[in-house]
Amino acid sequence: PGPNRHFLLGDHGRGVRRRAIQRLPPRADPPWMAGRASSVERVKERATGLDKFVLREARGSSAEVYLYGGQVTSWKNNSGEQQLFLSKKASFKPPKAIRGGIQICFPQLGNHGVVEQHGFARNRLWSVDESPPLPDTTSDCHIDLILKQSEEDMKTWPHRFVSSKY
Ligand SMILES: O=P(O)(O)OC[C@H]1O[C@@H](O)[C@H](O)[C@@H](O)[C@@H]1O
Repeated sequence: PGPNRHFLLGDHGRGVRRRAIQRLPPRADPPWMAGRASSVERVKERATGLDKFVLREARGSSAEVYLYGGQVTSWKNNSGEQQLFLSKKASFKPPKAIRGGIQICFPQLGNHGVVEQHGFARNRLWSVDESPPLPDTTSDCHIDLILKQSEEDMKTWPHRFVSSKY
């Protein structure tokens, strides 16, 4: 046995059983990760004029989130495989909501309420939350967004709220 292996011997009445436990060293990052870092990049799309954040994690996964609607439109796993559906008909033209991805339907779903279909949160410009209530200390690959209610929205939906996501 190597330095990390320990054999436990014991008599359980039906002969001696032997169990090998291999104590693995702490999980190290694979060599291909060397030199790679997580990043959060703000991008203004030429085609649409919309601002989005592109988040890339050192292991290979990535995500894209738009300030418009606070909408996550892409999430790729470590192998670069897309995990979210985004319609080919997604127009990226406000005030139409982006069709697909992870959409925030707030403060209502469908037409069950007093504001536009699926609420206004998906049709508003969110902003970066510089002082989030729960700062993420576990990862440097994140972005906090916040939607603050406008005076205009207060007229049609007179309830105070703060909506944040990351
Ligand atoms: O086209 P929107 O406003 O993004 O809504 C998406 C879909 O939302 C569903 O709730 C409606 O039943 C559909 O008719 C609609 O197409």
